Amino acid sequence: MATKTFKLNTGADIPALGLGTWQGESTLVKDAVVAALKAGYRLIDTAYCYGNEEHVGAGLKEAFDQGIVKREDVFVVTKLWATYTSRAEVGLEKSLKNLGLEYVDLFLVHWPLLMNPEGNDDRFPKLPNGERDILRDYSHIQIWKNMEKLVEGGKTKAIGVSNYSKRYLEELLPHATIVPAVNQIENHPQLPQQEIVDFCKEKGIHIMAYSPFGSTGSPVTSAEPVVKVAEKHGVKPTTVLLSYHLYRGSTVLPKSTNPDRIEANAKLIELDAEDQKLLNDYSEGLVKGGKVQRYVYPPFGVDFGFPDKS
Ligand SMILES: NC(=O)C1=CN([C@@H]2O[C@H](COP(=O)(O)OP(=O)(O)OC[C@H]3O[C@@H](n4cnc5c(N)ncnc54)[C@H](OP(=O)(O)O)[C@@H]3O)[C@@H](O)[C@H]2O)C=CC1
Ligand SMILES: O=C[C@H](O)[C@@H](O)[C@@H](O)[C@H](O)C(=O)O
Repeated sequence: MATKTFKLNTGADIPALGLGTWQGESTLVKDAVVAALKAGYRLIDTAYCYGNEEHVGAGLKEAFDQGIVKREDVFVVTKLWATYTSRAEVGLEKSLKNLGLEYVDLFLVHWPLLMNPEGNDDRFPKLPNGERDILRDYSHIQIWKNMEKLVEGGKTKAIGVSNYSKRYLEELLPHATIVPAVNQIENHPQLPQQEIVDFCKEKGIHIMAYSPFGSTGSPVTSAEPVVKVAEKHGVKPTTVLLSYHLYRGSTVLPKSTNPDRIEANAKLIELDAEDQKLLNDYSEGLVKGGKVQRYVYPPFGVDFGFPDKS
């Protein structure tokens, strides 16, 4: 299953499974990249903001040098950080330099906003009152226009977005010359985000599901219906949470720096109609009860248009 792929609107194939690297540090993340590629992963997800692109790049280099994979066989994703959204070309160059690569396969707008490029920090500029230093008049449509200019240069094979709500996409698409190839969003049975998933499917935008376990501490693994489906199949809840995205047609990004978990996370299973119903009913119940759980919502103080957060 680790080798399964989906088609992007660019015509390229994107793997169904990728290694997440947020909060993965130095040699741990380098070794994780090598372990993942050995275990059959063919997609690695990183970001300028994670501060680990150099280590991801070192892991890729080691895998290339050891003959585990060739560059063209790995789908590398990185993201334009918010202090660079008015300077997309600079952001991409910096990421490529960090990664030690000539190109990435996909470059995403990490969050749809601009933080002050001349603020008091490269990644997290703050105002004197401690709030993030955001230039609120800069339009997310302009950010996308800046991204579109990158494609001709060939240093990214595709461009996409992350953390875009349906409302943001509806605002963006009438102005887009290039339809985003991907929207990377938090997605798991406790945050189904069905309105975005359905909208993206209709528009040919592929979903990449982040924080499939609910991020740090993997809280979604203890959700009762997830445990029930896992017991039925004699697998771990993590396997169910990853396999959930196969039938939804999305790419999923589990993060681990533990070699055993990296290997275990590569084994997805097919969930049957009964499993799907149980998980979908659980999600619908949470939505109806206003009890969905969003685990990743940084303190930008911006309304991104998500129904559970506006
Ligand atoms: N675009 C965006 O804004 C965002 C993108 N992402 C991307 O998605 C990736 C995944 O999301 P993330 O938030 O990291 O969290 P995940 O939902 O992937 O959960 C990671 C946690 O689960 C643990 N874990 C991993 N595998 C197992 C296992 N088999 N059994 C038990 N525990 C396990 C990890 O610990 P350990 O490492 O010790 O195994 C870690 O604590 C990120 O790393 C990043 O690449 C994530 C958030 C936001
Ligand atoms: O990709 C992961 C997340 O989006 C992460 O990049 C943000 O949460 C960031 O740490 C922030 O505080 O804004």
